[in-house]
Amino acid sequence: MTSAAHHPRHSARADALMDETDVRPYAEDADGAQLDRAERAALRRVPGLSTETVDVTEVEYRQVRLERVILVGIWTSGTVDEAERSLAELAALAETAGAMVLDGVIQRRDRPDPATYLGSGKAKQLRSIVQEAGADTVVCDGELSPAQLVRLEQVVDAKVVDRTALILDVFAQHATSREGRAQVALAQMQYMLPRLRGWGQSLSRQMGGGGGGGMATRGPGETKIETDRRRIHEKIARLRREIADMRTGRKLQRQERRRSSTPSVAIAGYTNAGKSSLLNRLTGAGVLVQNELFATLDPTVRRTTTPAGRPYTITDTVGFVRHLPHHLVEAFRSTLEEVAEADLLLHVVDGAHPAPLGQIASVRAVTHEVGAADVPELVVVNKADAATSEALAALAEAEPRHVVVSARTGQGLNRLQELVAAALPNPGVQVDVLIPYTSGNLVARIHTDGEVLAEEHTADGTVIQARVPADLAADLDAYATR
Ligand SMILES: Nc1nc2c(ncn2[C@@H]2O[C@H](COP(=O)(O)OP(=O)(O)OP(=O)(O)O)[C@@H](O)[C@H]2O)c(=O)[nH]1
Ligand SMILES: [Mg+2]
Repeated sequence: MTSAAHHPRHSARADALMDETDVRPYAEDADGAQLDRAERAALRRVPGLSTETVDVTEVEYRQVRLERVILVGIWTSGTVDEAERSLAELAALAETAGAMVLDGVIQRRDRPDPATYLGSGKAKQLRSIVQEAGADTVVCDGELSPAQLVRLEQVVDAKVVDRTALILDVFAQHATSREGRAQVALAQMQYMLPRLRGWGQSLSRQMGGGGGGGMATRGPGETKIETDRRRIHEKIARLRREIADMRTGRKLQRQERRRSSTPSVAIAGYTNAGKSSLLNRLTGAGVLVQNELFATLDPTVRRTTTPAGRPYTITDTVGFVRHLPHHLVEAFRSTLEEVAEADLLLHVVDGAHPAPLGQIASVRAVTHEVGAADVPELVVVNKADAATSEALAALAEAEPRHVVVSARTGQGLNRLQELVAAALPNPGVQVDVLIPYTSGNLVARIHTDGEVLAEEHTADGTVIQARVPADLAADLDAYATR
């Protein structure tokens, strides 16, 4: 398969559409990652490997199951660059989900059309583009109301999905742990609930349901919708219970870490910023690194030490994206609590991205929503090897408290480790003790839970000056030399 197959095919129709001043073609050259993207899509398309979404319910869930897609965006405000970047991100999401992106169009409008998202004339043109390109799905760069989805499907005569459904689909494909799967399923159910009627209608339309005109749009009977709705409610309740149970386990682990006073560092950041790469660099954790969105969904906790040998835990978390669907944030709350309860937040930023400041803002919107606003934050500007010096300077100006690194080349990692060590909370009480060799376990505890300032082995035992947590200080009281 040649990479050309993945490039937008600008048909005569598409060109006609683009000729109008209010419609811009989606600039496929907005970033340089086309080859990667093509490869990814090609890999994804090996037959038999496509990951279906989890069996969500007996109800006919509209699986995204993307194949050949056309992207559609509405450019309401900001620059055309921003609008095109937004569509480029949508393309990356679609390809991560396994789709082949054939074309993309942007319409300039004050706001989406309440009936068909695109204006009605443009929606009709889109129908031709879809037909000529042989596409089977249209992906809209926003969250559409149930009614908009149905109306646009009717006009375009192809499956229409929105950005939210696409993100949910990527999450569903990437979730591996029991908790992650339950979280995604919960978000999918909640997304589906208000859309039951609409989907029922358009499904019945596509299946040629009903007889003539009016009948075709009536959809399944009330009873069926009511039954479906009740089933989904039951499923949502069950998933909530399951997630709450798993959350308890996670909480206990955190309490255990807290009791032993091991400081915790959480890595957060926009998807694909290099969070997992950084964790691997810092700990050798071997977490999956992929030039894909949302490669990581399950938090990975690793123990490591500061250069001086002080232990701390470091957690890799799910990446964020602009307009992360609210249900997902809600469903992943227990995972994101790792961030809220950390002693330090490493906010990883892709320094080579064309608009890193917007990504920083998106990430903060989520970290604040999950209660992490008060966690001390260190901005880690990653991919320094690929970033321009102008971009790095702009970031430095916007984010004075930052460190520049490259997980790829190792640049700046020593400095990062020093900054992390300095930012970890102080273990508290300073002690001066002489511990007999018969109580070696206490010396070991000082090393794991505290920070050793000076240590000397004498004939009578180990003389240690250290900072330790209060409970350990109490246990050491009997050995105090001062
Ligand atoms: N040039 C360059 N690329 C990097 C660097 N760090 C990571 N990458 C690349 O960026 C891509 C994403 O890396 P990941 O570590 O998977 O990113 P992530 O933030 O964990 O992504 P998600 O888990 O999907 O949210 C991969 O293709 C990495 O090889 C770096 O310092 N320089
Ligand atoms: Mg990752």
